[in-house]
Amino acid sequence: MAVFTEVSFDEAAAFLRSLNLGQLQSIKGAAGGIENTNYFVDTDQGQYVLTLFERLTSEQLPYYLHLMKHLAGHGIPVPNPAADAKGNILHRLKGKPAAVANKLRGHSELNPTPAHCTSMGEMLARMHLAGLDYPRRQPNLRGLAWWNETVPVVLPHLTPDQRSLILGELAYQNHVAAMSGYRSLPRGAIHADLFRDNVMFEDGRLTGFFDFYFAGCDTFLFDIGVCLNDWCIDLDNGAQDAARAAAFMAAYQRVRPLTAQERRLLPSQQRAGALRFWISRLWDFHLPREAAVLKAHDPGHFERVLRQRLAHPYLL
Ligand SMILES: Nc1ncnc2c1ncn2[C@@H]1O[C@H](COP(=O)(O)OP(=O)(O)O)[C@@H](O)[C@H]1O
Ligand SMILES: N[C@@H](CCOP(=O)(O)O)C(=O)O
Repeated sequence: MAVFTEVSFDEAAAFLRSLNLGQLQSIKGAAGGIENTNYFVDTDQGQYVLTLFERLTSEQLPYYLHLMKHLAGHGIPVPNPAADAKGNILHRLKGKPAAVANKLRGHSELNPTPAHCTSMGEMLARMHLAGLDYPRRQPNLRGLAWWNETVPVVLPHLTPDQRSLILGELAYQNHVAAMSGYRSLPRGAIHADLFRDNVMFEDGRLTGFFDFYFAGCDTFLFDIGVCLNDWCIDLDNGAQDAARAAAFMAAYQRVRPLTAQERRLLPSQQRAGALRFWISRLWDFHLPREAAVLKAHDPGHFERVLRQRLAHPYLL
């Protein structure tokens, strides 16, 4: 995460005391991530992550925070937001919406093997099923409507070849979204950003995942496409790794088998996942925000992933 909003030791200490989380011992800005301000805070009671939300509003945030609470309550290893004395899990700090959740153990696995992908596939399917009775609804705010709105904004920064690729893919995704087969796909709460850097492993075992702030109601297949595009590719060129993809899909389907329609539309949703992150990376890269610590992601990576998905569709 980046640090967009600076929080002092004393401000954090008072905030944590108000949540009954103990006496602050140390605070450190987190360098990963690009959306919110995150601090690792250790108290005499435990280790936590303090998040100040930079773009999301107090209207949008309850969906994410209650989803985390819901999943944690269903045995899915995700951070559980801390409540104040009145039971509220969305707070305010430095004029921004804020939350505190337990810090997960372990580290991100940046060179996943088929075994890591097996754990991921199983966990994603378990999360999809556990979310089925989550009562709140909020669309995927980085879905088709946002792509349609944002592509014209980034278009002036692209070469003619890139423009033609992005416009062609956007037209295709609008076409798919209008198909009756697409509209009948199984859907529910999805994570929508479950990349390698949002999952923790310890001694080869998946210990949890976080960063639910792109979650929303959408097709489970889109979530699968996003994961395949990150966990099961060669990061140098975007090519899919057959062994990792097979391990991921087999594990997912042991928990929730895909419908025939999902199998047919999987290539389209891998393309959708590549398009979504190409657009957001272009947007972040060409229209950056001020931040004390911020590492921009390379948009070219998802252009390569999209080209690979077009050239070599994955057929189950
Ligand atoms: N609950 C958590 N447990 C452990 N580490 C966390 C947790 N939440 C965030 N982090 C760490 O903070 C970094 C940034 O968090 P992230 O949610 O990815 O930020 P952003 O909202 O900007 O995407 C992560 O890369 C991870 O190292
Ligand atoms: N995963 C996305 C960007 C979102 O950043 P995150 O740190 O919140 O995962 C990407 O790689 O473009």
